[in-house]
Amino acid sequence: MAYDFRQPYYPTSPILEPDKNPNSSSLLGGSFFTNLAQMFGLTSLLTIAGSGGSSYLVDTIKLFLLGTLVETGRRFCYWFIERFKFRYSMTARFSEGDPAYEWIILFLTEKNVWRRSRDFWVNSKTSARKWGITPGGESDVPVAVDHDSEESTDYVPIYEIPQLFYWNGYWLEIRREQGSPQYHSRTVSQSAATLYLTIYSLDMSVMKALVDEARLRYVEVSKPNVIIHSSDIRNAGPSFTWNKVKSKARRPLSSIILPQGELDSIIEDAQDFIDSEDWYMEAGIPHRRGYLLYGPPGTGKSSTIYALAGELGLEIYTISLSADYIDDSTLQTAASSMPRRSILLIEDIDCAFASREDEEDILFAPASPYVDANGVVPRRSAVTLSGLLNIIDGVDSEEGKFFIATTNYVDRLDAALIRPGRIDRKIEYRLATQEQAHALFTRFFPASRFAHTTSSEKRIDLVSLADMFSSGIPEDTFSIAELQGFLLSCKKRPLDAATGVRAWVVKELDQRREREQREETRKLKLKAAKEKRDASGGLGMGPFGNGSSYSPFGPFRNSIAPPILPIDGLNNSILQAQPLEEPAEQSKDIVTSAKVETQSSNQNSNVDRHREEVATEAY
Ligand SMILES: Nc1ncnc2c1ncn2[C@@H]1O[C@H](COP(=O)(O)OP(=O)(O)OP(=O)(O)O)[C@@H](O)[C@H]1O
Repeated sequence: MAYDFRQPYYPTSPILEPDKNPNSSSLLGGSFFTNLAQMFGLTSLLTIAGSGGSSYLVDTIKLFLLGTLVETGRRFCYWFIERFKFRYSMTARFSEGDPAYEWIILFLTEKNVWRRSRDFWVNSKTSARKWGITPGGESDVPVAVDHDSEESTDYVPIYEIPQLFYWNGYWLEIRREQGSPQYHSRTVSQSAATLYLTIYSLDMSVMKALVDEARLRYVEVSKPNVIIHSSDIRNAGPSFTWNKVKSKARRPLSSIILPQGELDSIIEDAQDFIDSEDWYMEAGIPHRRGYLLYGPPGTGKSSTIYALAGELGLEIYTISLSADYIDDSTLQTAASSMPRRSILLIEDIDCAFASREDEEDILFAPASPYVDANGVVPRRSAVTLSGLLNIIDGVDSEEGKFFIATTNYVDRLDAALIRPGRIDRKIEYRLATQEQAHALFTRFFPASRFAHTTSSEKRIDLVSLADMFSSGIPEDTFSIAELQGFLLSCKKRPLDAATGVRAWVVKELDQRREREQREETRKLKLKAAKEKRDASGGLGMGPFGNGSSYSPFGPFRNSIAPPILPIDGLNNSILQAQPLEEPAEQSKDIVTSAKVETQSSNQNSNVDRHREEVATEAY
């Protein structure tokens, strides 16, 4: 049937069907709306609309009244609840990154607050601390799933959904707000999330009791672990927070192998510092202590710090100065947002400041993108020395903290950085002695596990094997980490470890010598390139002597001074653009002379001599 568009359309719905009689009992008619209209003083309007025969207008007014009524009711309820909350409740806020936030999350998790949650993040289990639930376990009972569980997956509820729960006779409501993104010049970060805990009571002691209970529980749960706080780029910027929390199994002190008495003395010193807060106050000396652990890689610096933290129940706050989002102000915010009785750990502190060698490496490596338009090597870190000194001095921070730094290159550190008062104790770590090698072997092959069985079913004397092992290790040549690597390759075969160690030493020394030779050659090449550049008068005008920044073709195309020699690692595009016959020849000469020089170098003579001794003994 064709529809006549000239006729008005009347829908058949009872709600929208025109109702000519405002007093009728249809849904939009009747005395209810009349009364409502009277209430809002709209009776005359309704009458005019009705008498004018415009039923649409009448219905519109009725809908308006209904909507107004519903919205007013909603607002009133909201207002009433807010007033009620305001008068009869109190709200505590916990900001992510603050230790109290961790306490409360653990507390809520253990109280099964999120047991009805049906929204989860599912992650594979890592050492990062997450408070999740175990699905299918005792009726979805939430547990701290960061350790002790054989599960390999974390089910972490979405905390954003508000929850109501009952605790010690009080109703509580929990709500969490995710941080908002913040845009900085180079990065986008996220401000810290906030947790709102509302208690329907006006008694402040209830809130205090809850927070205390949460803190004590957290301390108890954390005991077998060392808690390590760090930050990732999300939270860089002005609202820096320690948003990443990891827990590591506490390392027993006995597992750290240092020369006799060294570890005990560090622990005693730290314990004494903690115990003598009053003394520091009375003497007017800032209550903080700085340690610098320095020495070759793999000698136990970090292990000592984790063992110390575990022993004294301190949490570690670690920061990397070479992270590009860390500058003086973030460092200061970070340091001042650490709680008392904690450790601020800066590993590889030398990395913040480029060494002279590094600068040369960067400057003369032809394809280096690390040089700015003026030929200057940019700083490695946005942290300045004075910024770092301020942090160590604790200008803006609370006291009662440890500052611990590690480095492999103590010579690169500025004297101001390690002066007494900033660094109270410098602890040197050396390559392994035979005594340490002996202790390591004994730790690897404890008598309780290995004394009675061997593959050949003979009783083995572990002490003799440890003697044999340690006597095969040259003093001050290998780190404990290297020895550990070797022992791991025969972790169930003490006999093989003791008899095979000499051959391993020979092989390792050979490989080391080769590496050293390669490094020596590289340095000689760089040196030659530098001399060549200096001779060409390019000094101070950038790496290519023309004052331009690096570009694959630019320096060659426009150069006033001759370009530097092509050397290993030179960008292929440069070589193709400008094949340079003569310098390439010179470069070969440099390599040859470097080899000759390296072979006769005094540096390697000790290693050579030892290698020969060991080889003779071994075979
Ligand atoms: N003195 C030591 N006692 C026990 N284990 C050690 C010791 N030194 C090194 N190790 C072992 O070697 C590995 C690396 O050690 P660690 O990270 O503590 O060395 P590091 O000196 O901090 O090295 P880096 O300077 O490279 O950070 C660890 O697995 C640790 O168990």
